[in-house]
Amino acid sequence: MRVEADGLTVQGIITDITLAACDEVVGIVGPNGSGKSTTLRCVYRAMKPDAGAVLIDGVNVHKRQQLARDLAALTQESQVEFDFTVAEVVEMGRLPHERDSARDRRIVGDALATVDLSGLASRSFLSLSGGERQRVLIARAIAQEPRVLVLDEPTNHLDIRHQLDVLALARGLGVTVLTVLHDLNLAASYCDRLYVLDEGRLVASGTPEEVLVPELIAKVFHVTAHVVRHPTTGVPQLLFDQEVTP
Ligand SMILES: Nc1ncnc2c1ncn2[C@@H]1O[C@H](COP(=O)(O)OP(=O)(O)OP(=O)(O)O)[C@@H](O)[C@H]1O
Repeated sequence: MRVEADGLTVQGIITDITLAACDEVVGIVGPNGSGKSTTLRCVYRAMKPDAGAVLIDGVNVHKRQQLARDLAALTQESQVEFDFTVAEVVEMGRLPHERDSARDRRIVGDALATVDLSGLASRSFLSLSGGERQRVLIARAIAQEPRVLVLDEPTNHLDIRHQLDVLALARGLGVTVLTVLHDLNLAASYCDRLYVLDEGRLVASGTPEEVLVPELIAKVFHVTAHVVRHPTTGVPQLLFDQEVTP
């Protein structure tokens, strides 16, 4: 499923952001406050841009009836306020679909197994650790069986193994994934293409190899980076110097 943002502008926050993703993993990277979450909010319809539009398979998201079923979002605001069990939270992912108890139960069970939390199905969500909560919310998004998955810093709170698991899982779904990531090395390892935002504007896009070069890292993040190859996968990885570039 194709997602396109065409000239998104939110007054004073983002200006003329154009990007596209289709059945691939696309990362949005950039410094704090550069407009990444705002861009995603426009995509998952939490915010209406002042100019520009988001199209899903060519249809404006604000006119698309099926969006609740087709698009799942794990956002900075994804919270569960009430004391549901873990299984109940994941089951919420099934709400946009026609209900089928046996099938829904199987999908919820599978989603929990995928994030390595089968043992916690009947625990109270609010009693979980930050990383466990994050994995439950990822399971809820998977249980929705979306065609577009929007993730805002999905590795937040996760230990390194679960960071790798979650991104491999997102890739393995074979759907369109649009994800904000802070860790540039994870972005290089798991994204097919990257868009770089700085001060609300798109400043670069391309494959990780094209984008993650020392000149751009210095200009956008104000740090000195060295590019090395991962010894087994060959993907570019960055090593950083401690001193900050002016
Ligand atoms: N509703 C709003 N009203 C006013 N300013 C806002 C609003 N939402 C975001 N901003 C500001 O817009 C800028 C971009 O915010 P955004 O959350 O999109 O950045 P981000 O790149 O996701 O940042 P981070 O990496 O810190 O999560 C920030 O300076 C933020 O304070």
